[in-house]
Amino acid sequence: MSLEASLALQLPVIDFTSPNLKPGTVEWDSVRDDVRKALEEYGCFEALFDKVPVELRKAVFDVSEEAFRLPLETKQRVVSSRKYRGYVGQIPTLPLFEVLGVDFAENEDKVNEFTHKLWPQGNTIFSESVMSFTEKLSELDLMTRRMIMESFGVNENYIEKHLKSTKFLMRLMKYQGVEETEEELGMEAHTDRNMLTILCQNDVQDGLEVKTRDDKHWIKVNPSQASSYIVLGGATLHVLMNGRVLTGVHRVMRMGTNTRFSVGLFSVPRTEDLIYPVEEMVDAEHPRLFKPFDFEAYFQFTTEGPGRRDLAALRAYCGL
Ligand SMILES: O=C(O)CCC(=O)C(=O)O
Ligand SMILES: [Fe+2]
Repeated sequence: MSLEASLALQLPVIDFTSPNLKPGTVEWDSVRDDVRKALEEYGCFEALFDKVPVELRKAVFDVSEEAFRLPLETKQRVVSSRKYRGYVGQIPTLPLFEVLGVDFAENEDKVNEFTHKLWPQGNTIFSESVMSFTEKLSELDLMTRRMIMESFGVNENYIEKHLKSTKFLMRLMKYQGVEETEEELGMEAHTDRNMLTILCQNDVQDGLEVKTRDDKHWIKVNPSQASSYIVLGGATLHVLMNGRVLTGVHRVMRMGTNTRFSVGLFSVPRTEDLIYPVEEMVDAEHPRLFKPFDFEAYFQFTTEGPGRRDLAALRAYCGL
């Protein structure tokens, strides 16, 4: 696919700002219908969500810039044996991209441990911003997952248990801008492996693109407001919902001299739980599509060869 295939298409925009957005209300049911439609048709949507104060969102981008300014040797103190956790940079195919992945971003001890590796003397603004951003933004993740499961009639006990069986990974990302006129790939096209991903970016608006379901076009994502977040379905949610919700294929383009910073909140299954389609999603009309799989093993599989970050590879890995 050529790089310049983007069209002036738009993602669905869903408003989560109603103060009455609680399960059982008319507002909830209406947003729930929109979420289902968007995840069925795009595997992705733009959420308007005002529970993250503007100053907090700004603070996260400020500490992210501060962290990336640290010397390379310092950033490398948080290198993880697992790809895309800890620090990753200097990737030969994407030399201008760097990421700092904070695993268990909801857990004070883990965030403090991560922070102390970067700043041995501590950095409370960093750790507190990461934690409170995770706490506030995870509400959007939890609401979305509850809505999608409810809309397919999944029972309440399962939903409660499911929502508690995840942890959060926060990825701080930087795409260095350089002098050039051509568009260039900042991150190759892929689907995420986790449950849901929530993305936001600094004031550099361009970059993120999501593929249409028919595989023909790239939608340029231009968040409409300062309180916009992009929500993407991941492979694990796709398996849980027995293929009934899509995973949004996405990529990042780097454009010109502007350095782009983005932040992603990823809900990830806890390793001890095997992933398989929820009972209510399987019936005569919708036969079981996937066998149980272990998330860590699947994650490892996707890192061991090219082209393993799409639905075809997922089906080859655990399809029936
Ligand atoms: O930088 C972004 O907006 C997207 C990052 C992304 O797709 C990922 O981390 O999986
Ligand atoms: Fe992604």
